[in-house]
Amino acid sequence: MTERPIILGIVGDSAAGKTTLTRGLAQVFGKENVTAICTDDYHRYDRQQRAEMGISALHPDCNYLDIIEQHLDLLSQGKSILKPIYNHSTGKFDPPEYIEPRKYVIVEGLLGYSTRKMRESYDIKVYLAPPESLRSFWKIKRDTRKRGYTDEQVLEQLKKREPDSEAYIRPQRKWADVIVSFYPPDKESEANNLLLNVKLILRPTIPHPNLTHILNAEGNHLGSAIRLGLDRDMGKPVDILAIDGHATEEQVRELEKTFCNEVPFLGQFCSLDGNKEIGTVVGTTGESLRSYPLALTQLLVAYHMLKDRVG
Ligand SMILES: Nc1ncnc2c1ncn2[C@@H]1O[C@H](COP(=O)(O)OP(=O)(O)OP(=O)(O)O)[C@@H](O)[C@H]1O
Ligand SMILES: O=C(CO)[C@H](O)[C@H](O)COP(=O)(O)O
Repeated sequence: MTERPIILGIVGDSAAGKTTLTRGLAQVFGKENVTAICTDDYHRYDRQQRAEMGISALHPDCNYLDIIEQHLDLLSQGKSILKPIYNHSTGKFDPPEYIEPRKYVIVEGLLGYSTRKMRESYDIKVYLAPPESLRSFWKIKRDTRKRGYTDEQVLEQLKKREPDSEAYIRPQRKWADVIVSFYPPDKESEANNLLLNVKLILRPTIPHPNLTHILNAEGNHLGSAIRLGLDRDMGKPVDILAIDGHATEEQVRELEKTFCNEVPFLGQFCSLDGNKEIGTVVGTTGESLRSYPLALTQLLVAYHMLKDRVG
């Protein structure tokens, strides 16, 4: 490709929702426009070796960080890479694959912001930070259904990895432009994706949409389900945009308008009207339902990717 791709980073602990957000964005932009890479493929050791060495996949020494840096650099110049593949079913490595960067490159994984060189390659950096209880719930559900583990094995893994999560994963939060925290309004609704609220922490490291009118609730329909506030995160000032799972369609449309006013063709990709799939999650009986907090999270990240492209 001739045009430099836009590179989005998504970092967070295991089962924090990186792949879910990546898939949602690929759906928004069209799979033909997106190259998605998971840095699990850059593990240095296979599952058996890790067990023998007593090292977790979260440890920097257990990953080829230098090769991730090189590949990010090549992709950001529009050049192809030969990417390793870690197979989560076998715990071993498959033959590498040839990857050409498309318009939008999404790089998601555990340690994507752990070196300066990596951080410099992204146009936008997102960090996913669900509460630990929700992450454990998601990890147990995902690893038992899709990766062949038992509940006990997943809980044991979570416990063993906690020191590495604390030392190497969570500190990366400080490098993000946007921190995304889905959370249940109460303990009982943890399992109900549709009821999840979201807190979007916006750092002043990139220009965010102008949301100041939300601060003044008069004259808009956003009510209390969508709120903007000022706070501190890791000691630094941030804006916080909070969206509740029970926000109404009218309130969501009002916020969408704010985003789309600044990036006019955003609407065709990811407004409630322009994209029927946005914010879609699968309900308990397999039906497709829409989560407004997820839809608006996808819209905000897409806003930054498209704004970068035109601006
Ligand atoms: N926004 C969300 N709303 C509802 N459920 C979610 C959301 N994000 C993640 N999940 C649930 O959590 C599970 C794990 O998410 P996902 O696979 O996206 O995590 P991950 O960060 O990519 O994990 P890993 O790094 O271990 O591969 C999903 O299978 C899904 O059930
Ligand atoms: O935290 C993880 C990221 O998805 C995985 O557990 C990591 O990739 C190690 O894989 P496995 O569970 O196959 O040993």
